[in-house]
Amino acid sequence: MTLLQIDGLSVRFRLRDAVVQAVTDLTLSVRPGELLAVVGESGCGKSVLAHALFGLLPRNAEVTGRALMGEVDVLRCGEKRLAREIRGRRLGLVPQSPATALTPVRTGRSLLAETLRAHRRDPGLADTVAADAGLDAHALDRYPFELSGGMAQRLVTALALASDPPLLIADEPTTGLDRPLVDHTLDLLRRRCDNGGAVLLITHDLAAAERVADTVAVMYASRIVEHRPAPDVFAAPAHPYTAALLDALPDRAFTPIPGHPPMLTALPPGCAFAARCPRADTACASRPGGPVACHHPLVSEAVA
Ligand SMILES: Nc1ncnc2c1ncn2[C@@H]1O[C@H](COP(=O)(O)OP(=O)(O)OP(=O)(O)O)[C@@H](O)[C@H]1O
Ligand code: NI
Repeated sequence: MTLLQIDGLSVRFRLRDAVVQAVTDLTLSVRPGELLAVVGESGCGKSVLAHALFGLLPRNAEVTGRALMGEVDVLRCGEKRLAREIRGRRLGLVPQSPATALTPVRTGRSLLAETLRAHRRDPGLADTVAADAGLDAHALDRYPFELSGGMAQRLVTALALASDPPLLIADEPTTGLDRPLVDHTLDLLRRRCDNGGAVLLITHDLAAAERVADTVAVMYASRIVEHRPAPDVFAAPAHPYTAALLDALPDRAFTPIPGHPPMLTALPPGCAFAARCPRADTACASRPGGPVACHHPLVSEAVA
């Protein structure tokens, strides 16, 4: 059984003189109990994926593919059905930018109580839900502009938890938090999965993914290049890009990846990482498929 089955999802933004290919042919599923981490450098398409699933893309976006939650294709079901059946009820979102997600004239308590009520939960649970997200009750009586970045982050996490959705997308939920609060948030997400929920965690923070994820999908230049169980990815990365990302960590080799990702307006036809890859050769001019999208993976059995 899957809670979410995404097949061949692509998102492009049509600009006046170019097309931004933000997500390309992405296939993923999330099972109950699973914590799936989507990792990759800034600009690779992680938030666009979240926004596509939540129906938050701007008008110039073109979406193809399917994303089924049960019988409902959340990419096609329309705003009314998203609002009535999906958002908050079956799918929650911790947005990446709390500042733009919070209504400036409402206190956290009022926002939380309203969300709890809308989902037929006791509005008196506001303090408890906030505490779960690591936010002190006294912060709930402040307006968003009176909150620090980290407090606002915890408030949007609490708001997403308030409706208690079976699947939660958390887009960089630990931004601006100190290490103990990072761990608190990660452990909270892990517990949701251990209790039968599911989480799609979008993060730059590979150590965060290693701490809590069951499975990892590595994105590069709009595509998933490696999708495997988390322990395998961290112990023996198969795609050279994944290996390079891990080598860039301070507690590993601390070696930056040379060069830059390609522009999403001018993606090459073959492997998009080839220009930065030490293993690239002429074969890489064509695009490889499979759970490890590489002609020369570091772990060959992963390709089977
Ligand atoms: N409305 C839009 N119009 C044009 N391009 C867009 C639009 N929204 C996003 N993009 C582009 O899509 C690409 C993917 O953006 P996205 O926000 O998904 O990156 P990300 O992986 O979440 O990065 P970060 O880790 O910095 O949050 C970027 O190149 C971005 O500039
Ligand atoms: Ni993002």
